[in-house]
Amino acid sequence: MNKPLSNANVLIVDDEPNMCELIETDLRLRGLNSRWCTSAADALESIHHEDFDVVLTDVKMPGTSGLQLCQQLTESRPDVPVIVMTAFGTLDTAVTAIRSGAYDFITKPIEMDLLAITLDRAIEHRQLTEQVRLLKGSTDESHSFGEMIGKSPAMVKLYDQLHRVAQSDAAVLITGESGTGKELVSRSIHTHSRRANKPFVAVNCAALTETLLESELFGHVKGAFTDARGERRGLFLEADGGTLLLDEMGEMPMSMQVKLLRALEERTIRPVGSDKETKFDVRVLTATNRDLETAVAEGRFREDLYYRINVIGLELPPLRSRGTDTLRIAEHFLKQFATAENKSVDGMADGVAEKLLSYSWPGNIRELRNVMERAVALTRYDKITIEDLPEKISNFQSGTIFIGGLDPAELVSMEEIERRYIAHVLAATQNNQTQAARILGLDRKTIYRKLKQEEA
Ligand SMILES: Nc1ncnc2c1ncn2[C@@H]1O[C@H](COP(=O)(O)OP(=O)(O)OP(=O)(O)O)[C@@H](O)[C@H]1O
Repeated sequence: MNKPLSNANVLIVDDEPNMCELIETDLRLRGLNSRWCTSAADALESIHHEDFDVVLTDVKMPGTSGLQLCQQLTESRPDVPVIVMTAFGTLDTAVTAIRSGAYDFITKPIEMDLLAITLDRAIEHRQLTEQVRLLKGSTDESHSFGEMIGKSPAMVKLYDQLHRVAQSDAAVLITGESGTGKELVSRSIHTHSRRANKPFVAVNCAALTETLLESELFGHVKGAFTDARGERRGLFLEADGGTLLLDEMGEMPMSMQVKLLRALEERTIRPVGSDKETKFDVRVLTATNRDLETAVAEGRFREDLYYRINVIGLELPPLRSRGTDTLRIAEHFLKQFATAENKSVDGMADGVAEKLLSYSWPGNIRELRNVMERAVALTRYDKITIEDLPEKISNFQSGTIFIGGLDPAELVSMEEIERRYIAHVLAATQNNQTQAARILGLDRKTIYRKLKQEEA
């Protein structure tokens, strides 16, 4: 059996659901992910939200035909090859399809091995075109940024913001769950900015006591406190001309917040124990996984400082909302660890991609990195298998929430959907109510109340 490149994502478009299901099942057995829809309009909508490596479409469909879909895609997504399915003997339609920009055609009834070969070629063609584009140095800037991996709509939107942010010198507040890449983003902003050949300095505000943090940031003079045997310049001056990342900003004590605000407003620092002010030229980036707006509302974070550091706000999406980026990043770590461990592991066995895509990744990319490191170390084969994944992932219940079929008797109320979704999020977060509350946009009390109602 010919096996197309694994982990590729295929969109099947046919007005007959049975046909879609048949193809989907066959492709799954060959290690390909696919989704299907029954109209061109739905296909265009899906492509807008998710990255597909190839589209396989029927020609004859009510509404917009497969040929029209092909024309529209050639214009809006020339990078995605389209294969059309035509009825046997209608070669003229096939020719029209190719003229409309289709990559290839296949006749119905479909011979699955032939379809696999055709898909394989289309996917390879796409990859080669992409490589040529990269080699020519003509990468579309808005589709990448520094070392960050990902092509999902959420990431493309972020890259676009990052390109603009890097050009400016404004303060940036980067928010996002733990492990979503806040530090990586900060470094990338620095290396794409006019400050790139000056230092990038990062400090974890949560790791130091208040006194230490002050002297770490602003420096101290000799004898300023018991342990201050020598003089210290402090990170603001060490980063001079460059970029300073204040990480875990949400943990900064109130009294330190006052001192930082003053420094940022006056662009000067005063080392501990000194009465002399020194000017600095630093771009300040801050990062936090806390909700600073709530902290301001609750009086735990100064409002004036919040506005000072949040001139531009960047929110990093959690991994679970990045679709098949999870697989791209997993493949990247897989290669990296295989090289480091000197093991000839070069991909994932059947079923692994599905598991990675259905897990909720509360620890985001850092967790994915650890999972891939462990899997590469454990595997006894040349591909990672489901057994090499931690149990919480291999046993994870996929995220489908049943909302009933088309029989009105089966349909449920909004309240019931809400209840099912809360239960799902709690299961996905291993009952971590704080995290569940953040995902649901509800406070913990409300979740508790809703669960109580459910029990009543
Ligand atoms: N888009 C990405 N592509 C590839 N690797 C990534 C991406 N985003 C993050 N990483 C990697 O994931 C790991 C965690 O990222 P990072 O430390 O930047 O997260 P963070 O949001 O700062 O975490 P925390 O809130 O816990 O400090 C790092 O190894 C980083 O290089």
